[in-house]
Amino acid sequence: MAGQQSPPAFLLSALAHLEESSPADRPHVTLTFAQSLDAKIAGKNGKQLILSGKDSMLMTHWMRTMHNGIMVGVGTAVNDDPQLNTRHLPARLDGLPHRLPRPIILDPRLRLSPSCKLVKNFSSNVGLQPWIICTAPAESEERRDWQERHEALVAAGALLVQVDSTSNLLPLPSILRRLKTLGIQSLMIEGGARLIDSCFHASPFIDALIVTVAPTLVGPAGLNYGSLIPSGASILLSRNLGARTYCLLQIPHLKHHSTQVVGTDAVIVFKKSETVDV
Ligand SMILES: NC(=O)c1ccc[n+]([C@@H]2O[C@H](COP(=O)([O-])OP(=O)(O)OC[C@H]3O[C@@H](n4cnc5c(N)ncnc54)[C@H](O)[C@@H]3O)[C@@H](O)[C@H]2O)c1
Ligand SMILES: Nc1nc(=O)c(N)c(NC[C@H](O)[C@H](O)[C@H](O)COP(=O)(O)O)[nH]1
Repeated sequence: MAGQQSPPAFLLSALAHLEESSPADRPHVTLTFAQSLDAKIAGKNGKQLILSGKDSMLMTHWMRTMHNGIMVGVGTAVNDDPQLNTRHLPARLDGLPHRLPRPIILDPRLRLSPSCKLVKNFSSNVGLQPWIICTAPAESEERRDWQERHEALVAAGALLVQVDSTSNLLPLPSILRRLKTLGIQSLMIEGGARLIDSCFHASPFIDALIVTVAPTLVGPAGLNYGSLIPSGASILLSRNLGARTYCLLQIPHLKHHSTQVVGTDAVIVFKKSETVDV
């Protein structure tokens, strides 16, 4: 795949719908992440792990250039200090830069540092302006500190987009609507764990789910997603006369599209089923 000038064919096929108009009230949404065989996306205490092999990491950067927005939660933004750019792609033969996706961070309480790489890249002209989605705290004490952080981030160059929310988990449906009005036609959501959970719970918005599975094991201390699934096992146990029945979060509208070997990894694509109206 190295040196090639366009995204791999399987990715173009998996994301062919990006060429069509996005839904009226939201961008096209691709949820994507890399995991170990034991479904961990990071190490102990969220330590960043490079799980993807070099070919699938390159594939992820092709995916980035195919979208015009890329979203992460503030947990990832603070922990990994990511750049969310396309730096692994080979230079284009025509000398033009690859399209960069707009970095979008869900950061209700403004934990992001004004000196993070996303802000620095923008101020040194090598990245797009990061958009930070936030919400003002109700308490006046908290609000003063929040206002100071707000001003520092704006002064450093970020664009702050305020939404109404009383929760630390910002409402994805209205954020997607807002992003659409701001011109985002296609959004790649990269994680981390809490944001992946929220996406699965708002799963009708997921048009494509692309999971890279790397042949590694992280072990039980690693970070996994799935924490929002209700553990109703004990209730079901008593009702089922001892049969061990577990609650599953069904995601019926996602159907397997393709699985591709990319270098050392398997990349599994699920797509929204045409038959389910969402
Ligand atoms: N392997 C991968 O592909 C991959 C991808 C991204 C991140 N990661 C890893 O994930 C870890 C970070 O994950 P995390 O769970 O701590 O943080 P996260 O990136 O999921 O951010 C969660 C935070 O975002 C904010 N937020 C606002 N609205 C939200 C919403 N609707 N849903 C969810 N969060 C919302 C909240 O403050 C929340 O605490 C890091 O260790 C990072 O290395 C791995
Ligand atoms: N595809 C993929 N494979 C991995 O092994 C891994 N750890 C991530 N993790 C995604 C997470 O969002 C990281 O924070 C960014 O990948 C860092 O972003 P940059 O590389 O700095 O642009 N993504």
